[in-house]
Amino acid sequence: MEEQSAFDVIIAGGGASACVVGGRLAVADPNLKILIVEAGPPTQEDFAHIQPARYATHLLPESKTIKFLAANPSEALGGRSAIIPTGQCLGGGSSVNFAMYTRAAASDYDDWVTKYGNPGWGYKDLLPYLMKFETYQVDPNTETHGSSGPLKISSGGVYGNVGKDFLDVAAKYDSQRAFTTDVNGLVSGCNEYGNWPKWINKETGHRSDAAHHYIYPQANNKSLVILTGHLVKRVIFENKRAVGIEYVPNARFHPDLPQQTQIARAKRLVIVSAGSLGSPLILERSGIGSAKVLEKNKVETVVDLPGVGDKYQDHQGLFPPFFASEESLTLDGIVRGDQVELDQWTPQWLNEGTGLMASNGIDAGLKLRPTEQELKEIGPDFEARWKEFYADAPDKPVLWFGPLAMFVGDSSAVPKRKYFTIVWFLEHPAAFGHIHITSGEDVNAPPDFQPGYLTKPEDLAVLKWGYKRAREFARRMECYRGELSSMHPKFPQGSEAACKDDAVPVPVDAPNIKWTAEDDKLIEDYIRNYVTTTWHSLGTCPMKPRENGGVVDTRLNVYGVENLKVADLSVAPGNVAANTYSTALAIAERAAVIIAEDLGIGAI
Ligand SMILES: Cc1cc2nc3c(=O)[nH]c(=O)nc-3n(C[C@H](O)[C@H](O)[C@H](O)COP(=O)(O)OP(=O)(O)OC[C@H]3O[C@@H](n4cnc5c(N)ncnc54)[C@H](O)[C@@H]3O)c2cc1C
Repeated sequence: MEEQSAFDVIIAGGGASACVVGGRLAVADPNLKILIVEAGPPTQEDFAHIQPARYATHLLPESKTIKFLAANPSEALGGRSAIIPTGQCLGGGSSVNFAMYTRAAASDYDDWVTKYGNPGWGYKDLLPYLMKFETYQVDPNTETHGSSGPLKISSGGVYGNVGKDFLDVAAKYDSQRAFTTDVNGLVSGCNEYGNWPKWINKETGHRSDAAHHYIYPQANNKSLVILTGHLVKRVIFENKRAVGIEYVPNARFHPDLPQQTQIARAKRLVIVSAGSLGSPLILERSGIGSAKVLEKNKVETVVDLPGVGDKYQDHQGLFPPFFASEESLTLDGIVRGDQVELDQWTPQWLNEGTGLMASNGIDAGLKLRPTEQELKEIGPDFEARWKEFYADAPDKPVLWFGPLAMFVGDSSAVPKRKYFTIVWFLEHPAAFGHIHITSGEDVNAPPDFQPGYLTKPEDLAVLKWGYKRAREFARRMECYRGELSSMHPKFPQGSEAACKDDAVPVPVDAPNIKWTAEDDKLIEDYIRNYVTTTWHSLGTCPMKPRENGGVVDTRLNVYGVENLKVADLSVAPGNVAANTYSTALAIAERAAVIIAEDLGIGAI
């Protein structure tokens, strides 16, 4: 094994959280020798990362910036294996994500204290960190938003007609719900429609990712070493004290390098920050996890911590495609790489930072909480869950619901047209899954991974209701031109629900579709076939008391060893009603402060 000279701090993984932690520590103490080891490639000034509208290109089958994780086949999905893509590049999810700026319900963080036993991690404790990383350009004078952080949040470079059409329908078709100017007020905004903000700088039109705003600006700091294209195999211990890592070249990026294990030593701290799908696997290969899992994979137990990889959660949802009118402003051409569209939008983005290239096509939406009548429509399968979890938490939505101006998926497989979708995803699914190693040695061995989708009837009941609502919204929108029926339930001709490949909008006050029992069954089959991740994996190394399945304590120390912390979204002990980037950042900002205190570094 080849051994590198010692660092003070080693960070295993170079995603959203790792960039924040590494970047903040490097600024606070430029002499601190820090190594970040990231599995994927660098991203600096690459249009695929900095131009927001290109985000969907990362999800295409040939992508080199995403790792596609195949889950175990699941009966609840009709035998299908869900595929969960996760960012694999410097910046991680922050450099490939959909750039939707969404914040949790305040009560989600309060649950971290009251339900999961983590004093100091409630909403009021986290608010300063949620404000620290952001400059909220949408409205610089709002109480719960930040005004001087490195990551800029705006409405993007253009406001598209798909979002406008959606809100026009909402105002008339769903007039019982209000509109708000801040859909993400933390303590406000639930169940109210509004424009959706984006992780985009309105001055430059650039994506607000963690790599470009915490790491690349420090290119001159020679104490901050970034190693991309390498996989961390395990943490090394001496007498239960973390003293370094073993890592190997990632053959995906370095096919010619020998797969020789190398060692880097850390004098003061090892931080695992490989995300919810990476961190538990590194811990298990290091001998930290359920003794049963470790034994099965011939890994010597360092600490028996059954909580590692055990409470996987995500937000799962649907993205059914609708045809959009030719005048619609959609991202389809950019994602397909149509030269005419690229020539149309790139100069404007370069010169002014505006236009469609500075957009994610998600201009509107709401965090939806059903009314009494809608609860009846969702049906009895959801009753107990509503009473137990939602009824007394008025800031908790059940679904995110809104439009997206493009086809989501492999666009080469569908007719070359303009599309939009109505997206809905579960904010607090009842089901849990798991992720564990299948080899103690092979870093590339596919994990034993089960996301748990639809294993609870209450989750299916809400998603079914979401489909009906999506159809009712879509067919009233001015941009609507029919359904891409091959990717909808197979309703029989003659059913009111039958899809139309060529259609025009119905009046907003048209009667709702009368769904038959057969339609319901077909929607259920469809959801089992099509339900998908919304890329929000969390909770696989939860911060909780050890006796309750915890992996880290409230200072992010891994139980049972010294000098080892986990700092990423995997420590979230409970789900959040939001796309997860802001929660990952808040955890990372807090982690940086905790680590600086531990290391005796001054203000951070
Ligand atoms: C396609 C997609 C779309 C998304 N859209 C949104 C959105 O619109 N809004 C939003 O708020 N959130 C969104 N998210 C979620 C958000 O980006 C994540 O929640 C966030 O990035 C999580 O941060 P993290 O630091 O925990 O993990 P990540 O950012 O995933 O970083 C983990 C890093 O660790 C690396 N790694 C893993 N294993 C190893 C190993 N063994 N050795 C070395 N490196 C390793 C990975 O390559 C990765 O770079 C999206 C995510 C994806 C993938």
